[in-house]
Amino acid sequence: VTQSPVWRALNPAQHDQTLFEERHLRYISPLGKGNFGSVELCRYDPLGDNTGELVAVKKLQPNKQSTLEDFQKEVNTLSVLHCDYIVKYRGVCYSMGRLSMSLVMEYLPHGSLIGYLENNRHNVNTRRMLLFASQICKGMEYLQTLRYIHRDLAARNILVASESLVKIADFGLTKIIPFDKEYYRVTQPGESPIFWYAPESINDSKFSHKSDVWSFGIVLHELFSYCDMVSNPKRVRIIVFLFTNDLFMSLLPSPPHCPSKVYNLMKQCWAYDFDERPCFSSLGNQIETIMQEERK
Ligand SMILES: N#CCCn1cc(-c2nc(Nc3ccc(C4CCNCC4)cc3)nc3c2CCN3)cn1
Repeated sequence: VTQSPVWRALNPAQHDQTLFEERHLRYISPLGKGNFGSVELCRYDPLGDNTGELVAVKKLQPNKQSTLEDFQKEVNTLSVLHCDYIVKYRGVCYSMGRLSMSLVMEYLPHGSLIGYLENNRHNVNTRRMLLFASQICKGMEYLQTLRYIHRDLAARNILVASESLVKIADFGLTKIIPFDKEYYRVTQPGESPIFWYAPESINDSKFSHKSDVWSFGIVLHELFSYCDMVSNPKRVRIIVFLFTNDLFMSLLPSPPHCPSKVYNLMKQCWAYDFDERPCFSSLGNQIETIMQEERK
């Protein structure tokens, strides 16, 4: 009887594990802000005895930039991604009362890479950073096989699942590259800070896998500088000023104690001509090689 149509109609949530009933979603605390919405920690507790699981719930905040359609695209994107290095989709929660919907995702206990690096400087060494970098690379390689471009790759959008696992999150700006082109031209440039944008993205609103590679280079720099650069915005603003005024800035200096082979990777990612930038699989291989050497 539990599989009968009547039963399923009466108990949609239990059977369809991707449909979360709002009345069982217990708010706990705020987790952060992403593109198009804020993220909250909730417990999905249908039994009402606090045995339910913790989930991260992204509530859509329709504003001038984002519409329900954008949000639906983000939900559709995340729901088809199955990769160890990409945050897991769990489902959606419709609240009819407010005619809105929320995206339910796995909760990653350690938060974003930025906070994690600031709070765990002492036990994040070069090998750990290289491990995180190779995981982000693998996640981006997976995205590329599905012709997705992330468009907002930054340490703030990398989440820490454990001390040896990070995952890519926030697919609010993700686009699919059309089959007949190698890039995606954005009509209305988003709000994302341009510091992570490649030159062609700033100048022509052109995004591609190679513009994600440029952003990956910035993430490498954030990783190896424990996100220090981000936390002193004055320096970031000066760098952005230099760059946007076409005084092609001397690339970001190497972070202190950063292995020269890693800094060379960053510089490859920051080739002005996107055709000269390495692809994620090449970056992944180079990182693996450096990791081997670090083990000796
Ligand atoms: N990406 C992106 C940008 C939007 N965004 C996504 C999340 C998110 N956070 C977590 N977990 C999480 C977050 C913060 C903390 C602490 C850190 C110390 N201070 C107090 C809070 C702890 C654990 N798990 C998630 C998500 C999405 C899917 N699963 C947060 N912001």
